[in-house]
Amino acid sequence: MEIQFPSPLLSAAAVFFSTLIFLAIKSKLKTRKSTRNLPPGPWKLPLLGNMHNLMAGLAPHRMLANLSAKFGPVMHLKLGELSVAVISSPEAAKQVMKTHDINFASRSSIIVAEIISYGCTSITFSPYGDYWRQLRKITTLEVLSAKRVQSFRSLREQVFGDLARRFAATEGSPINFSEDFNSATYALISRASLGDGAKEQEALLPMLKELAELSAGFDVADVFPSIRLFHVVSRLKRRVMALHKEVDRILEDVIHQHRVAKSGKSDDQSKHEDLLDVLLKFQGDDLDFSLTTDNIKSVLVDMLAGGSETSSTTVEWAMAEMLRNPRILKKAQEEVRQVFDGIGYVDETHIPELKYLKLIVKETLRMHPSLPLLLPRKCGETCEVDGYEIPAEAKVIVNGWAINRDPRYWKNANTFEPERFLENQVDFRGSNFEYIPFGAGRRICPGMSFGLANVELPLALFLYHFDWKLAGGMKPEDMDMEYGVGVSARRRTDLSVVAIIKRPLPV
Ligand code: HEM
Repeated sequence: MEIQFPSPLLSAAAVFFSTLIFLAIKSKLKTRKSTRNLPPGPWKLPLLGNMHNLMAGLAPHRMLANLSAKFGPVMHLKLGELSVAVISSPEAAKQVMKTHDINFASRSSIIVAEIISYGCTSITFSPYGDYWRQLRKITTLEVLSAKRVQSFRSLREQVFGDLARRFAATEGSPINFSEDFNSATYALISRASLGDGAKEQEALLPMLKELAELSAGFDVADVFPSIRLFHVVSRLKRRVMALHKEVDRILEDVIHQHRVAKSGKSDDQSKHEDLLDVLLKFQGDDLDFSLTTDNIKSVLVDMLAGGSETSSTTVEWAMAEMLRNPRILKKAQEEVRQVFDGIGYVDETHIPELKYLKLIVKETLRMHPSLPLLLPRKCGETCEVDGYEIPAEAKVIVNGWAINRDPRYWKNANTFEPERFLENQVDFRGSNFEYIPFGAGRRICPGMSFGLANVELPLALFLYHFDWKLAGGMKPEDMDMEYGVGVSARRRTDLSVVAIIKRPLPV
């Protein structure tokens, strides 16, 4: 969550320029005694506010958790001109995402998000209202429904099966598990969303990755929205616009190919219906709610960006935690092998029998939620949380990572213990506010079932066919279990492992 200044010279100019403005308005403000009951927070520098507090080089959720430990579960920060409320307890999260859900149901946007979501028209970034409700309805009932998730079963088995075969082919040699698994998950989401035909799909991956990295920070124009100069000179904005242009060109091309295919032969029953096919059905003058082509592209970006990294980070952390805890790895392998030894391969229909694996996934999502700060909300009207005033328009960050480790709710909160969920029946569907890996309330993740399917199947496959070791003779206790500095929970160091075949893979 670093602030991106256009250049060192401009950053100096920015401070100087801003100081002048500050001095000009200071005397005016001095006379107006504040009666606001803002949440506590660290001391704020003139103009920059708390920007210096977020430059410690740690993952943002860690920096915010450290600050909240000092200032409380409802904390106020100022980033330039932006007011930010940080929520770090289940009780306060419940007030934001249940009691006052509608008031916090819009997203707080940043420049990058505005550009890549076609002016905030995606499911993720569109403001709460009629348009979002209609889009969300289509998503829940059609695009990401249980039936649709199920329809991608053979695609999932093919993509992750191919990856397992690649691991088998390099048996005994080090594998960059993080990179390989991330690419496979992206391939799955991309084929599910855009179909198999699009030649340029692969080119999207590095661009989406770069966009995700760029959206990890605030541009200086985001924190000083009133200073137009920053919007004009922003290097970040220029780079995002260039990437977006290229992503847009590829998506236009894929949409064109789909339209041509549809008009040429609609009776090809063998063709797998992808998410773009589904979305195109919601275009037409005779419909009550019709999607424009830009709306469709924005939803496709939602799927590609929101569906890949989230699931792949979860699998990466689950593997890392199991490798660090050989007892858990062994127990999980015994269960998977007991269930599948009868048929000799992993078949998705038997995944519900993997009770222990499901506990591992739950515990991974508790300790390493892929979006540790969920997706920031915006406060509609001034509102009270925990007795403090949250100003209208404030950005509201719910620190799900800190909440999922709240020691008042979780014994040995920082230890990976899947068995804790045998006694503790809390689930992640949004009604237990001490456990919110998918968020809660109206904006809860609509891709939960799809995400879980994309996590459980590959884990079962990997545990069934292989034994695993850390590469380079590394000992479990020496593993780096720290996060990178982005907004997702990616590992700081890629997971490097060695696979040893224990059950042959079907050809
Ligand atoms: C393990 C997998 C996943 C995790 C942990 C996860 C987590 C989240 C979280 C925390 C949010 C924000 C919720 C809130 O603000 O309360 C979210 C929103 C969202 N997720 Fe997921 N997600 C996952 C998989 C997916 C998949 C597979 C897709 C689609 C292919 C997806 C699409 C979305 C969308 C579109 C939103 C925005 C919803 C809205 O604003 O109305 N997610 N997700």
